[in-house]
Amino acid sequence: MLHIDEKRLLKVFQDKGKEILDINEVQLPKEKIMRVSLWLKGKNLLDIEEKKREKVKVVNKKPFPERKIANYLKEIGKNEIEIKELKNILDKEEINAALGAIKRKGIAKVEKGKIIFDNLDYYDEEEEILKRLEGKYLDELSEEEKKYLNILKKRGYLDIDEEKEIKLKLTEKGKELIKEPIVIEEEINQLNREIIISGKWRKAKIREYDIKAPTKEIYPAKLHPLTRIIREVKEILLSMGFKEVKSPLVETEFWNFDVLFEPQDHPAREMHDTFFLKYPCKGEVPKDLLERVKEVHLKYWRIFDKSVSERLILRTHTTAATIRYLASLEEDEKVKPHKVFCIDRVFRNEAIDYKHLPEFYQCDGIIMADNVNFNNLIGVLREFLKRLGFEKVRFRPAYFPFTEPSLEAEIYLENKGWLEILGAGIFRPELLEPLGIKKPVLAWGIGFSRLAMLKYGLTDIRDLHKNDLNWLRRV
Ligand SMILES: N[C@@H](Cc1ccccc1)C(=O)O
Repeated sequence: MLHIDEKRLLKVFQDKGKEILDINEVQLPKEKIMRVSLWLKGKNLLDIEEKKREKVKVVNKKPFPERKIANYLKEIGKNEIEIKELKNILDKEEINAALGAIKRKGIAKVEKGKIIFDNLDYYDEEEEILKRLEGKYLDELSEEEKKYLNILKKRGYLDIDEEKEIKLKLTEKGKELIKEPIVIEEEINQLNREIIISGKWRKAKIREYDIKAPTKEIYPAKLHPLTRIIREVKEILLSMGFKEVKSPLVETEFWNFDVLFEPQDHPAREMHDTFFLKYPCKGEVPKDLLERVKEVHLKYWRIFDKSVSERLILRTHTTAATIRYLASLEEDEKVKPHKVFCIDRVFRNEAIDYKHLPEFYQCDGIIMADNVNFNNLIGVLREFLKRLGFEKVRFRPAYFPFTEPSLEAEIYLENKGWLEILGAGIFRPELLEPLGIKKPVLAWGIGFSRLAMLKYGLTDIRDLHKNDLNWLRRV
């Protein structure tokens, strides 16, 4: 069944006896032609071919300044003029253009401050070509015309317009269809009271619905892909019984490193890995805990300086949030089990490239409970990754200053192989001791950007933040 507008369009082909039409040949509003063409394309009766073409447009219709000089001389009956007199007949900027063109084309001699013409009715190819170029398409120009095109563009006589050429082409099926005469009878789109009461509906042709008719795509508002992943991970962890915690973006080295048993001379603490605050550069550190942490550091690392602990930095990992949570527990809470996570931004002083940004998202989680062990950690991570959509997972031993034993989880991706996705382990007793925590604590941290890249098939992490509308509409 064809819609009346589809018939109208097909009839244009029939009446003109053509198989290909430029949309300018169809006497209907462009919007409508495009809509109807899409319908016909959906029915495999028509193909739409779009081509961008560049077209020459003459933007200055005045004669060239060199011609103005010649015309002027003809009028006053002379064949030469002093250059300094030119300002009487030309605009300032025209003078240089005229002199340049006269020399370039050899129209007249320029000598001793004078312009001398042999022939005031000189022939100028440039002028002839300018007349010819108007409205021509760039891809139809001859080599010579192209050469003049650039000159004339520079002289400000021409511009290039982009034009969209849309051709409608009947398919084989379409050609077959227009062999039969197309009869256009008025259809009723909508029944109304008058049509029903008068009984017109008995004879009228009522338009059928075509629920498969292609329509313009619409792009409803939606959340940014990164926000969606963050929410998805939150949902998963909440459903696994974890509670969300937060901690400051601006953090002391104490919470970011010391409490996590990272020695104060650890290379990760240096400027090239960590962002330091200039003002204020120092933060507050809890006295009692500092003393206990210091004791452990001196015992194992033989180095500890309070002024290092107090330095303010931008948090480099969200492990600072989970450790802060553990430290905040009151005595009566320490005997209970705890499962918390933190998803938030972290910062590292990295050069920006396809897989590094100085600011990115991490998610850390901990489980504190009696008798939990390395196997439980692997089990929980396996479940977490499975809920994220990664079925094939393997674990390898790893090293982190704050966990022992430690592991790295890798996921398997078709065509990519094994990819490292998270780090985990059991918090060291040296770290738990100053916090007064006696139960084992399983901990893990996962980078989000990596996850988002995998999920959305990106090869460059920067694409996640480019806000390219075409991409955002599709994902
Ligand atoms: N914080 C570590 C990840 C990690 C968290 C918790 C335990 C072990 C490792 C990182 O940023 O790489």
